[in-house]
Amino acid sequence: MPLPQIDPANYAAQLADKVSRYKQDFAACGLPEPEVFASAPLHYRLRAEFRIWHHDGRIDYAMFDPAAPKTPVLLADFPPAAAPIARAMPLLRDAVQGVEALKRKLFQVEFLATLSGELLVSLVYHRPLDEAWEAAARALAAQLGVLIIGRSRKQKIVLERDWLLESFELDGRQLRYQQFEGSFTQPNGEVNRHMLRWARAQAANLGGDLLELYCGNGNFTVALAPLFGRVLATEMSKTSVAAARYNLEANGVDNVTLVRMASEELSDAFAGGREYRRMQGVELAGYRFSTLFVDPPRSGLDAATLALAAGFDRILYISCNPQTLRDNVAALQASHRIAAAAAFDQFPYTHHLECGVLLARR
Ligand SMILES: C[S@@+](CC[C@H](N)C(=O)[O-])C[C@H]1O[C@@H](n2cnc3c(N)ncnc32)[C@H](O)[C@@H]1O
Repeated sequence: MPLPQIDPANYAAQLADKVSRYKQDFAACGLPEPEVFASAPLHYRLRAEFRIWHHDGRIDYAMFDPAAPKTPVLLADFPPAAAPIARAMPLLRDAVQGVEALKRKLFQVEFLATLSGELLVSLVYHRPLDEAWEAAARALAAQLGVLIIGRSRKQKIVLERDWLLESFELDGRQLRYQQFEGSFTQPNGEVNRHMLRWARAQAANLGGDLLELYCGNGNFTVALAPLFGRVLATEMSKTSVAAARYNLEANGVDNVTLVRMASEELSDAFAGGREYRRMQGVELAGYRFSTLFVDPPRSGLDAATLALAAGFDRILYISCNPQTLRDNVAALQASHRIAAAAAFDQFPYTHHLECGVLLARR
């Protein structure tokens, strides 16, 4: 796919096209009219990563068009980037340009920002990092008011911390989330808030207990937990589980049991498969599950997880891949209908669309 053309004049029409394709793709599945949540047309991305191009004694940010992978597209700025990234980009480039210890063999720069205004910059090198680099990087971090991490082969230098603290208002609560560099976080902060609000609206009257798979850093868990009696949440990544524990506590959520498990393993445990040490103390029979919440990777739900899902009265499904969502919904068609649908434009100017559906037992 070529590099996206960022033109706010085309934004509304492009989103309308995506939504119309979504409706066509799901025509056979009885999709109700989806609620559509647009992105801000500019400055929406909380993550951005660029190659650094060294030429004529200077450096520039660069991206590559897959159609011409050897020709760098040099960027003076990057309009999709959220405000903290957009502000820092030229300042960082110019500061690095003037300091040999920072510039030499700098290969890539990765930005991670929050709606709360924090910014973490990872500088990736093709050489080992030394004390001179560290001293220069500390000065740069202080000058720009950002967090900096240096990375090179088998080396990661964290100057202060390798995580950010996100914070935003949601339905009258001020939520806080630890977000680790290198772990999954939703890329479009405002659209994420729409997803959380929509999920809460769907779950508002479901009651009972909630099972959540693929919970990441607890993004949805923290938002949804107050609507349910008890919550059992699972996630595979160790770092995300650590962040989720922090986030449950930071938000005063105390009705969640969190287990580090792959969805396949959890489905096996539910089906009465082998005993899992990580499930010790979790009495599955004691839960009164009304609802399953899933937000899987692009591959969607595996067969065992689909079989687990079929046993739930309500399935709230957030998906970053309409194709696998459609396959999964089709596989549940005999037992579940789509009761509500939404489209969230996490990725403006691309073909990607994030979708939400609430499935209810027929
Ligand atoms: C799309 S992210 C969603 C995370 C979270 N719900 C959020 O909003 O930030 C998918 C998550 O699934 C996790 N994951 C991927 N494969 C998994 C598996 N087989 N079992 C459990 N978790 C998995 C990833 O580590 C990631 O955190």
